[in-house]
Amino acid sequence: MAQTDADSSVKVAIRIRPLVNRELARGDRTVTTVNEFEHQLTIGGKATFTFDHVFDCNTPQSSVYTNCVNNLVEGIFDGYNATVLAYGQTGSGKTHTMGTGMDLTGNIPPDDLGIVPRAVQHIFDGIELRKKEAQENGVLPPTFEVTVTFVELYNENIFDLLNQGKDRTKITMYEDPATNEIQLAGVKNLTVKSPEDLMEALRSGALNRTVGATNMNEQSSRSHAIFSIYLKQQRPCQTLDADSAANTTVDFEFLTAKFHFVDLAGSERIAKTGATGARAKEGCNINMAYAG
Ligand SMILES: Nc1ncnc2c1ncn2[C@@H]1O[C@H](COP(=O)(O)OP(=O)(O)OP(=O)(O)O)[C@@H](O)[C@H]1O
Repeated sequence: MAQTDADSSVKVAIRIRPLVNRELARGDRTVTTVNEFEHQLTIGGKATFTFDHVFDCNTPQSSVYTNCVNNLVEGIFDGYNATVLAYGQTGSGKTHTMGTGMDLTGNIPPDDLGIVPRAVQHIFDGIELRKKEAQENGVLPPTFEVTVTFVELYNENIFDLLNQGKDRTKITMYEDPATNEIQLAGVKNLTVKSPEDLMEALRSGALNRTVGATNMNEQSSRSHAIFSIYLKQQRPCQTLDADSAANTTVDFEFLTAKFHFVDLAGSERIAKTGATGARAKEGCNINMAYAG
């Protein structure tokens, strides 16, 4: 558990989830105490750790979003990339917090929406806001293109969750020598026009994820899932002409930014989950990805 650094571009938030029914039935009890003001978590009344944010089991989904993700989404409109990843053992609440565990109907009460659905709405609200502001100021509106990819890393293979034919599409990863960027060859890059389109991509991809039951979670994600939203923006910017300060030229600037949402599979010890056979092999590969 790392100490926090105010200037670091990596922020660590810890969230304690409430006990679930089977834990209550077993007589388990919460042994952590949270000091939200000091951003500290104490375990068993002894060891205390400090993080950038600490949320107790009563913290609503909206507070997690406002404190940890809101500014990152605002940043993509200025071309800053961001990644939010959920890390923890199986059943600790990663999928709940990320909001990527879509049920078949997708009917989730608004208060229960996790980070990804909130970010999706925020991005499209942000696009509308910027267009409206331009209109009100009588300037050319910016234009936007939103695309999405959704892949899972399962047993050391990458699969495209948005492109599921009869055989699951396997993706290869390489580093583009021209840009030094990591590329996924053959991945489906879906253009989306509305929050509904983007949520549909999340929903259909989430349903294709590899899940299995372990002792610690009935619906355990056995893969690392990476949902990526790409925002391309063309916005007018006025530059002063060199010869006359009174004259301005309207130019355009292009900004691109990507936002990765990563729902990691549980980082648990195999013995604790009761995993055998395929589940145990998954566990080895899941943990290898953490180490890699
Ligand atoms: N903050 C929370 N408030 C209420 N319930 C929660 C919260 N966090 C998690 N839960 C519940 O705890 C259970 C396990 O959570 P979840 O499936 O999100 O865990 P996970 O870390 O994604 O597990 P895995 O790695 O096995 O996929 C679920 O029933 C979920 O609804």
